[in-house]
Amino acid sequence: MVGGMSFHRRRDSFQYQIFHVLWFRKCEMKKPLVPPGAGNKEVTGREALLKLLRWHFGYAEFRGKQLEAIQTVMSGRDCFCLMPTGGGKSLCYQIPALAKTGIVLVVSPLIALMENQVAALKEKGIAAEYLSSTMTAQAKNKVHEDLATGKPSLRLLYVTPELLAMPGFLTKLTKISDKGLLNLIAIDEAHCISSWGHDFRPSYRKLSSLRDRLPNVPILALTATAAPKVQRDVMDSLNLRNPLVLQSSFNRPNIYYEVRFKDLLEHDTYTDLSNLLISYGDVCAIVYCLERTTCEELSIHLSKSGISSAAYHAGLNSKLRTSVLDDWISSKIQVVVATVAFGMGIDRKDVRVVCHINIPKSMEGFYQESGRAGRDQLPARSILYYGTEDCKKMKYILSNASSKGKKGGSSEDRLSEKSLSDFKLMVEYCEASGCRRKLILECFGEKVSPYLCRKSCDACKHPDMVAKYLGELAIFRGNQKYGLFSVCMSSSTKTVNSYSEFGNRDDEVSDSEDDISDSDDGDEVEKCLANSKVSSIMGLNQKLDILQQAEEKYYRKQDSGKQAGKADKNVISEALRESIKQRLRIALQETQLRLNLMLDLELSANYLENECYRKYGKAGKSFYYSQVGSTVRWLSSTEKASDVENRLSIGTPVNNTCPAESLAAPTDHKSTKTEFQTCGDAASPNNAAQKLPPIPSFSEYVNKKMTKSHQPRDDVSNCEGADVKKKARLT
Ligand SMILES: Nc1ncnc2c1ncn2[C@@H]1O[C@H](COP(=O)(O)OP(=O)(O)OP(=O)(O)O)[C@@H](O)[C@H]1O
Ligand SMILES: [Mg+2]
Repeated sequence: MVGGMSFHRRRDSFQYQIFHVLWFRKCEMKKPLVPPGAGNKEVTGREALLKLLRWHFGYAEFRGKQLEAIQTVMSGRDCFCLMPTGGGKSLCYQIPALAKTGIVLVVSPLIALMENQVAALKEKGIAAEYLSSTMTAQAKNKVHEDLATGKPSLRLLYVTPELLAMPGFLTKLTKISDKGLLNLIAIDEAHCISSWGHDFRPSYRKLSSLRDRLPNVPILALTATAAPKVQRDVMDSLNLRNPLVLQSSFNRPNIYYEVRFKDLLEHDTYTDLSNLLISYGDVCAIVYCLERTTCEELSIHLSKSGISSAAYHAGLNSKLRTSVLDDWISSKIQVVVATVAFGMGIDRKDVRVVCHINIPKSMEGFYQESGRAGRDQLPARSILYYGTEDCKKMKYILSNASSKGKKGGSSEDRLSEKSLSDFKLMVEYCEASGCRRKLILECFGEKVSPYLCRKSCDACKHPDMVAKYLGELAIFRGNQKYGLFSVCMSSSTKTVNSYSEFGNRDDEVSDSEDDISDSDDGDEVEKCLANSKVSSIMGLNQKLDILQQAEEKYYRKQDSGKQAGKADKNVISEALRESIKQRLRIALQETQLRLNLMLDLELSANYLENECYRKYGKAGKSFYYSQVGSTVRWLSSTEKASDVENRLSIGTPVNNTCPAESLAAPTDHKSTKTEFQTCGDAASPNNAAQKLPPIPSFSEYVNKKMTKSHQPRDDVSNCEGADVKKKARLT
């Protein structure tokens, strides 16, 4: 699966970079706003604009449709600019700000994004400012005073959508506009206005009044979200007048796309990732996780493996988040392990790897996040770790967030349908054997030539290997007859009690109020609960209700005997155990062939899984995973058939503990064997006639304990009873 991509810069690119540096130094030394000969009057011709580009930004040429966009808005016409992530949309409004006396207003959804851009512009000596709730009153006043003059010295002013909607502020803008000094309104990340988009922000809706209030100012909408429905929504909502729609291909040719199947990895996912990152050397990377706890855990794991990393999520205070961001931007740390809170506006050019540890919920989200790789146009890589459990979990989250609504009416059905069909595309991306690049682009309505990819995704570069993995995945799931997607999607509701976070992915955005512009919290939470047109129809309380009920259900099932309100995210679910058994079965099968053994695969896998579970079940998922990983490694490397046979045969019983009881009290490896023998003498996998004793899930255990707490204790009969239950399940 590894695509042998080199991250070394090409020679010509290196020279190009030096050229940039020299240009930049030159600009830094002089710093006048206008290049020689340009004067301070309006410049619209190609040559003059090019001069500005070179003078201020040090770039040799305009990229893609930048020049067209710039000239369009400078002529007073609206423009809708659809460019890929990292395509250079910012320059489409930054150059006009330099080319004409007056001001360009930029609406941006995130404070981090504004800060970032304003700092970069100031560094270049360009008069740019932003207004946000995080600024001191003094700093805000300074900007307001400048605006109140009616002839601002600023060239670019970044604001939040909420501020723009305030009547006082609009009045100031109208004054400036009346003097012909408001040249352009740029709506960055314009897809946020669409409730069909993956980043819907209700506050963006307020921008629809701009056209009425400032009818003579051209509007430039910019986004990397290509879904046609979103595009139409953006144009309608902003009342764009005969806009020139500039759509570049969304292809990111420098990104190599790869999917790694968690269920089939030789090691556990964390180890696989750390090995991968180590193999790339000291590269800059972002790892996206669904849950905050995963961020923390994984970051610790990476650090222990010698990779400098830090977690970033909305649960951290803003100071910590800023320091992580700063450390990463300044290369003090190599990897940020983040939730989607680490999102829009992160503009580090040399991100070489973007990894998703869990499947994202939509192609739009995936495209945006993976698109943070290789913004310098040099080779980069997107790696998505795909696992059956993750898939079921996401399906659960998406269906559950709207399940209550379904009873309520058709709009909620649409919500469910939309998020599930969005997610289905993501599952297809992971499970299809065809070109991944093609699939991404087709999702965005692009027609793709069969020669486009040029082996820059794993499916095109290693088709046989991908086909083999998909075959193994089908075996792993014990289902070759039906489509993989249907397996994954149909069984999701059965695994409810193994899920610990509901819609946390969205929640990340809502919680990070410091990241979000001065939006009212209620609005943003609403956005977070459902990204759909219907989301704005449903009341916030209703949605909170739905999530709360889902959560309660989870707690009830998962942890009915423990204190309410706290889920143990470490609990190893039955579903997980089943999937691990499958994984061990595959490993055993290979060992069997390699060493010419005769094994009962089913029982042997059950035995080994039990070994792992007994040892580390109580310690939690990570330990359990690592124990499974080391067992798989041992199976694949052991050279003697007798070693395997020895490990799979059983010792002598020494006590009468029931397996269920072992969950309540820690056991060691020795006592594990004992328990097998005690409960029906079924431990030996080589004895095909014997069945393993059941290991109930934690909730089963707790429930059983509660109902039987008044009965006389009879370990052996309990075990037998459970064994019968298991047999019944097996038949
Ligand atoms: N003409 C150009 N030549 C070289 N580099 C450029 C050019 N235009 C922009 N860039 C650089 O490309 C990078 C990405 O630009 P920018 O941040 O504007 O992308 P974007 O389209 O806004 O992406 P996103 O959708 O992720 O916000 C920036 O570092 C920018 O300086
Ligand atoms: Mg941008």
